[in-house]
Amino acid sequence: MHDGRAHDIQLVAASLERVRRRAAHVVKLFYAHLFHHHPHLRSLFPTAMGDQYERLFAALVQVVGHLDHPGLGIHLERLGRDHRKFGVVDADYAAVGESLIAAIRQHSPASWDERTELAWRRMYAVTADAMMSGAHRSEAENEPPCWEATVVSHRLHGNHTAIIRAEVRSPYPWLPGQYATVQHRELPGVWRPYSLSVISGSTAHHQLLEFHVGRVKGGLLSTLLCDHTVPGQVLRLGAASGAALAPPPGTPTVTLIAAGTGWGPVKSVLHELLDRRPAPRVRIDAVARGEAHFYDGAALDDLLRDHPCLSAYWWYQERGEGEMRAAERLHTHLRARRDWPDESVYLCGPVMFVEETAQLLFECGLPEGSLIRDPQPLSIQPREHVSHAEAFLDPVPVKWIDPQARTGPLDGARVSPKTGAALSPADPAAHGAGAVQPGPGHLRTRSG
Ligand SMILES: NC(=O)C1=CN([C@@H]2O[C@H](COP(=O)(O)OP(=O)(O)OC[C@H]3O[C@@H](n4cnc5c(N)ncnc54)[C@H](O)[C@@H]3O)[C@@H](O)[C@H]2O)C=CC1
Repeated sequence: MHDGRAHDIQLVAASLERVRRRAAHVVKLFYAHLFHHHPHLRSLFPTAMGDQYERLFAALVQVVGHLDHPGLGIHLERLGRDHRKFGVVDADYAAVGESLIAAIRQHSPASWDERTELAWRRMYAVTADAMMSGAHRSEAENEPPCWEATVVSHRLHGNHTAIIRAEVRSPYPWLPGQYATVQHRELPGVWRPYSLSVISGSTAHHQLLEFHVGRVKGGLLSTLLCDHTVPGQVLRLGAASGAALAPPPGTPTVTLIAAGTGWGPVKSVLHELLDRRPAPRVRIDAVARGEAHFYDGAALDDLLRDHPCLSAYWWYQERGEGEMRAAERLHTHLRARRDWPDESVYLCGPVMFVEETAQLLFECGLPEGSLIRDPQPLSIQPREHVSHAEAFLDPVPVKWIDPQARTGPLDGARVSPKTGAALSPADPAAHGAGAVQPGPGHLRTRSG
């Protein structure tokens, strides 16, 4: 890499690290500066800024952390293409750059100097150029800024998860495993990512897409999608994104692990795998908070009935058991598997679940290249507070599951996913070979 550029990257990264602890204040100043100097840009953002602050800083940390990454250019071009949905035009990039640099400068009184400012300006220019060129290319290809999807059905399962089917009448390019950002007319400026699932009956010019929306306490869009969305309403979709795609053709054995609404992308990957000739052997491990939380069980039942190459295990916690019990059961089972010959594992679900399960799989001998998952989102939250005052001013949000508070993992005893009985090392089911046969009474496997 060019020396000057490497030096710029170092200066920018060090400068960002210095303000990281005050990230919330930097971002607030950024928006105040931007809206003061360019009031017309306010309408591009949500009315309630809420977690917009965190999202912006997380995106910034992500880009700065990858300034020397060879894939950054492509990522930025995609980001620029996606930003067309907000109505962003070229002139807005310069405005954002000025406000960003002003906010960081203001929060770095002791360390800011001319070299740092120039480094930020050069790095920002490179970033903005890449994003603009992505937007220009998408315009040149006559791609719309966003797509309209008309809701054709809405089913709320157990008051916690909605399955929404929507029809797109123009070509919408996407691949199984990818997600789209979704916007509802009643919440302008609020876009949230939801994985894309497939349903049959789609053609290149007329697609039926499915979204699995878990209710999030206090969630803006998820509440609207769960409670106030009816057939005929129009959703907007951003361009499809995401690199967690189905395993490459020719993979003989695939394990798909889905926790909660992680089932959404897994379902579309599963459909793609089952369409292959020959289809690989596929095993599904579905994890949920309780038996009643398998919100799309009927669809999986149908697939099991039609595809002998498919087996499935359901892991869930019983009423009154700890919130981690289902994951622990799955982990106990995975720990008992010894080899992963030519196998790919596709993993999807809550961030901590994905993180812990990935670690466990690697410890169990799965090669890193055999695991497919989305990257973990970054957080604005500092790792720890330096003072009580800082903790008071900038509290860490409460998570419904506190990973620190979880009960310890099972003691390594092997448990049959079918019967809950301890397995001997020789038992094939201990190695995941205990395929569940479709049929009433057998399908919904008890996990412990
Ligand atoms: N591409 C991806 O990685 C995708 C991720 N998701 C994410 O999956 C999540 C699904 O949420 P819900 O349906 O509400 O699932 P959930 O919160 O009900 O969790 C499902 C299961 O995962 C396990 N689990 C949850 N948190 C855990 C933790 N901290 N450590 C270990 N195990 C844990 C529990 O056993 C639970 O039964 C959302 O956060 C969503 O953003 C959803 C779709 C795609």
